Amino acid sequence: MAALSTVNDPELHRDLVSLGMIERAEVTGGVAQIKVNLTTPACPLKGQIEREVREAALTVPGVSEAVVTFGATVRMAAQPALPGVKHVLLVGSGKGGVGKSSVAVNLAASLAADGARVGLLDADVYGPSVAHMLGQGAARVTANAERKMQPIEAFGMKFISMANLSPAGQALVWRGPMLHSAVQQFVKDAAWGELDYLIVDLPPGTGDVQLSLTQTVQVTGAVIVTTPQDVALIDAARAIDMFRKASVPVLGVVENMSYFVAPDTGNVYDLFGRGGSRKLGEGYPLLGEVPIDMEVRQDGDAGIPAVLAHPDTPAARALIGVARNLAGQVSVLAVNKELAQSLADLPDQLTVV
Ligand SMILES: Nc1ncnc2c1ncn2[C@@H]1O[C@H](COP(=O)(O)OP(=O)(O)OP(=O)(O)O)[C@@H](O)[C@H]1O
Repeated sequence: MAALSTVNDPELHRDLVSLGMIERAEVTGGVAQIKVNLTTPACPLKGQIEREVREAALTVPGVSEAVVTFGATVRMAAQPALPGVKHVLLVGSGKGGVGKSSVAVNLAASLAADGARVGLLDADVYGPSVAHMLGQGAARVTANAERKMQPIEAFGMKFISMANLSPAGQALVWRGPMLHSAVQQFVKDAAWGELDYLIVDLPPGTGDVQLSLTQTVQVTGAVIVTTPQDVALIDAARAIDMFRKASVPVLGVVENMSYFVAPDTGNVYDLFGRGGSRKLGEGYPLLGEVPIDMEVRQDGDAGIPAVLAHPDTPAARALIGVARNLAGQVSVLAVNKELAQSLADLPDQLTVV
């Protein structure tokens, strides 16, 4: 344990032992067996942690081999966002059509594929596309024995979309108060069960649904999806300002349609001016740059998330990176809150010392 306490979590900047991440460390016949309990199964730095733990174990006299295995328990601040739900994460954009739903669907699918318990709520009530992107446009939400909405299951996640409640092709014509109660029901009257992350695909812009959600649940944070051109960035900045006013931390920015690699020549074209999202300022980590890729669109239309259908394409790899970076940001936030809480709980005389 002393050797392992020299290894820091690269994102949390504290050692694995004091973070409570070493679940087991045993040495038998020169072989060290170490089980690391990560703060998220989608840990972006798992490889680095594995390497450093192995190197540290091999410094212990008598240890000639080290076997590192992993588990994961998603950390959360003192209170769960909802009963059973550790984190509610909002995916928003200022402008429409920037690929927010595609990012939300692939984020959720990637986190689920990494082993997290994931729910996806399509709160884009005016243009619900999540059900279609998951190949479940015809499925219907039913009520369970407790008369709660039973989410639909697909690709290892649970989801609810307005498209699975209203007849296909019909427009929703709702005023603010109706939207508010619908959003409340989706969040609170659905049988989400135990979830690590509930991802919410918001409508574009800064309207009633966004406001309702931030007032209804303790949101962990928001992700802003934008394309790199100025017209999208101006609206993204507005969305960031809205979250700031609602005291929702912005966990990062996803630059979608960042560039295009021509499949025939391999030439890279920055169609909308790659890197533009840096103009949104420091303090909003860039979670990833996702290229324009026909497979993202085709897979979306075919109802299979690109991260599952074509995980080796540049766009899918970028989306998987976005999901893991986001999970990392959530862990940092949760562990820092835990730390702040434990300091606040110290008796007065100890804090004075
Ligand atoms: N990286 C990408 N490469 C290629 N096509 C993409 C990419 N991202 C999104 N698309 C496509 O662009 C279209 C719009 O995407 P999507 O519906 O996800 O956007 P949105 O921002 O959620 O839109 P809305 O404002 O209507 O909610 C879809 O057809 C989708 O498949």
